[in-house]
Amino acid sequence: MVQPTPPSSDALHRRGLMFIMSSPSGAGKTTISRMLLEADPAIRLSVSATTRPMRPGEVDGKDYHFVTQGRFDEMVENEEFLEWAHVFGNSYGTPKAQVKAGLREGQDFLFDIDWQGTQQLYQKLETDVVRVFLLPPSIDELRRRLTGRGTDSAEVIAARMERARAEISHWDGYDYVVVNDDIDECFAKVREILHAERMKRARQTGLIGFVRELMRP
Ligand SMILES: Nc1ncnc2c1ncn2[C@@H]1O[C@H](COP(=O)(O)OP(=O)(O)OP(=O)(O)O)[C@@H](O)[C@H]1O
Ligand SMILES: Nc1nc2c(ncn2[C@@H]2O[C@H](COP(=O)(O)O)[C@@H](O)[C@H]2O)c(=O)[nH]1
Repeated sequence: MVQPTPPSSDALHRRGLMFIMSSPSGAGKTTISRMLLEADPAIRLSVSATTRPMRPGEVDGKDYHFVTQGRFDEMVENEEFLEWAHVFGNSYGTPKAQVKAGLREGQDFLFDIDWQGTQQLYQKLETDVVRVFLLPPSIDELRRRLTGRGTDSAEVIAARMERARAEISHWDGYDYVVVNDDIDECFAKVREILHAERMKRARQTGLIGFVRELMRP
């Protein structure tokens, strides 16, 4: 009797997922995202377009696609975004092209986006979406992190701190909430979430044939 062969790689047998990380500004989602991208070559960053000025150390096309407001508006007009929002006085959006085709091919994507974008993606692609919200251990520590990052002016930091409580109020729109106190612990938890979500039965559509074979009398 021919034995059914177990699928060798889950990436070949499921649709990609959209792993979203949000938090108040400065809580650490960019840091955790970078760690995840380095540790896990199977997930790719969805590179957003933004009208905000580039920070020192950022690379156009890698961290963001830095565009003018005119170009951004044109992209909105041409329906080139999966979602977009105004955040802290700038425009940010997720270009459709890279993500849609990738998901079909089983590519997982990481999104560093705010709660408005998360809601839009969830409304459009609910079953593909995993929503993770990071909290800072305290408001004082959040301020320390924003200041210590050294990338923003005092005005920008004040504006982001001003919005922090409002951002945190959206925590209940997420599937998972993790406090980013110790960075390594937080990263380990985020990785566990990603691993478990990849294993969900509903995502492993490629297993159906294998299970049918196993159950054949
Ligand atoms: N667990 C942690 N302990 C101490 N410092 C941290 C921790 N996590 C991140 N940081 C530091 O806090 C600062 C802000 O982190 P990061 O830029 O990742 O935040 P963010 O949530 O992506 O902010 P934004 O939304 O503004 O992009 C960085 O200098 C980072 O090195
Ligand atoms: N809705 C979206 N929000 C986004 C996107 N890209 C980033 N962001 C969020 O904006 C703030 C500020 O980011 P920063 O890099 O200027 O500090 C932060 O909350 C990001 O998560 C996007 O494409 N759509």
